[in-house]
Amino acid sequence: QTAGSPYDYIVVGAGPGGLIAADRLSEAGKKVLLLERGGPATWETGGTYGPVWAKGANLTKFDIPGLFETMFTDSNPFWWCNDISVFAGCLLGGGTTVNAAQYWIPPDSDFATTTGWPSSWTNHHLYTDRMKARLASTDAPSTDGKRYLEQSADVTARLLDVQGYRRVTINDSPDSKDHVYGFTAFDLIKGKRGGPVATYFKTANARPNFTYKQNTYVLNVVRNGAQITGVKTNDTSLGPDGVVPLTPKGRVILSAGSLASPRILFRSGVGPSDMINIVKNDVAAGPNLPPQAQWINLPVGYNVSDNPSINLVFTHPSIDAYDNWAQVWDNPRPADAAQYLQSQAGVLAGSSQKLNFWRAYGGSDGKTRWMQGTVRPGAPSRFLPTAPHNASQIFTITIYLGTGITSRGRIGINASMTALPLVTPWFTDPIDKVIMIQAVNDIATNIRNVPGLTLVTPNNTTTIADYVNNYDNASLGSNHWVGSNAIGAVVDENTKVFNTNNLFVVDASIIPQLPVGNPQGTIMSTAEQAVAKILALAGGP
Ligand SMILES: Cc1cc2nc3c(=O)[nH]c(=O)nc-3n(C[C@H](O)[C@H](O)[C@H](O)COP(=O)(O)OP(=O)(O)OC[C@H]3O[C@@H](n4cnc5c(N)ncnc54)[C@H](O)[C@@H]3O)c2cc1C
Repeated sequence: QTAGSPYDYIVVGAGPGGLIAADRLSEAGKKVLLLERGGPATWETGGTYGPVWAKGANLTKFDIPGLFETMFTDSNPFWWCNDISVFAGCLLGGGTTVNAAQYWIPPDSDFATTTGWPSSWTNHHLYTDRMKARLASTDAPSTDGKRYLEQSADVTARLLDVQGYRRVTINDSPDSKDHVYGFTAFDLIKGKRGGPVATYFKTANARPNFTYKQNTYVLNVVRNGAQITGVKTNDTSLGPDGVVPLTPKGRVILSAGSLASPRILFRSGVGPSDMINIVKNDVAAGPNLPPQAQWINLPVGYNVSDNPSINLVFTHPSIDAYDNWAQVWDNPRPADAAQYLQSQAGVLAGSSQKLNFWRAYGGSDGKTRWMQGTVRPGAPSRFLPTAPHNASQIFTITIYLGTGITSRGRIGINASMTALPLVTPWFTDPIDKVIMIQAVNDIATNIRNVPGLTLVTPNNTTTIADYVNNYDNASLGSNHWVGSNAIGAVVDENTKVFNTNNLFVVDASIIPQLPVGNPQGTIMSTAEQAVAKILALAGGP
């Protein structure tokens, strides 16, 4: 590939949205360039960063699911984006390389007009089926088919049984999301991280018409009014001034995620003028802006949501808190490490989550909101009780609110070009908070029906309402940002940015409202559908 040679499609960002777009476009024979600012992660992709105990086993931190909790405790966390104020993965795979791998097949409500989708998107099954065919889910990730460390799932199931919940295999009935619980499902493969890197990236990378460039930062798209002519990168080996051109009918797809895709748009003169003016005042970025007469005013960054979430910490005599996952990097339990190294089986073949449950709540505004619960042994250290407690018997239930919430925030940039929430999106509507308090109360209400179960955070002198009302805002988020380039507001139903000829967005940012569960399954189905619409849209290469 010679410097400055043009591409049919330039895809920016190798998260789930970008990987699926790049794979399907290259499958269709297009000449595709995928640009990723970060480096490799799993062993198969050239990553090497792993724990000492796994040395020589061709396994990295990103391969071993049981190391998920160490993403937050490592002294050298090079995988987080250093210019985004919230957690975001900046390496091959994006969030799917550092996340807990919880994977939900989307229900119809995730693509309903009631959740903000155009009617042309509601028949998602074809695309969801394509995703499932490439990436199956499993709720028993250990290669021996057994489940490990399931005590917290058992105790919580007993609590939910007395509240009228029923047990299901969650991904066998995606539309059942009221009073159901089941084992956590993952996109892990053979006891290792799977996701879109192990599947879509692998097939794309084998094609001669596909080029992957990592450690390449995209600054902005280059455009002449509505026509995009290329992308500007920090790598001058890719073309003059680091600009990679498009073929005459070529297209750019932004897949940099809910915080970074808006930033690329601002830097390209697309968005609200307050954000573009910040770019204009930046010594490095300002000169790359198109003239003000060509700025495109769109509500980029508005309408953002993320699940508000509340942690409840319990103890029960049956629980193995697994040392709160604090030993798995340096000093794992020897039998568990040996079992994992031998056959990718055992505790370390799964991430920390063990059980999930859902319930629907009606609000005083006539709207329905869905609550999700997620259960795991151990607890985030900042939620450990100060009062004496049995630390080896601790587990956490996280209560999230998802589909149906009405709170919204705003994403933008500051003067140092860091992407950040300008308005945090949790509980801006008080009705969401009322429902959260009700949901948490419901979980806590009959803990006495489960002998030995004790709620330790909040403690017994704090009411649930006070606990939720006084919850630290910085802890309320869930890293599930959607909506900053919402379909219908920033992009049209083909995911093309309004008032442009050939600029598209395919990532979490176009999803108009929170899905019912952790979002990566919905994001991947969205990407499958988006790329099919882009390929079908006239005028392209
Ligand atoms: C800690 C954590 C845990 C999570 N757990 C789960 C879970 O268990 N289940 C679930 O469903 N979801 C989970 N999520 C959310 C999920 O991972 C994200 O919603 C998803 O990855 C978003 O996909 P995306 O394609 O929109 O963007 P991203 O995954 O963010 O990918 C964007 C990519 O673009 C690259 N990029 C950004 N800017 C540029 C630029 N200027 N130039 C070049 N490249 C660029 C980034 O490096 C990145 O690779 C979690 C997220 C986090 C952070």
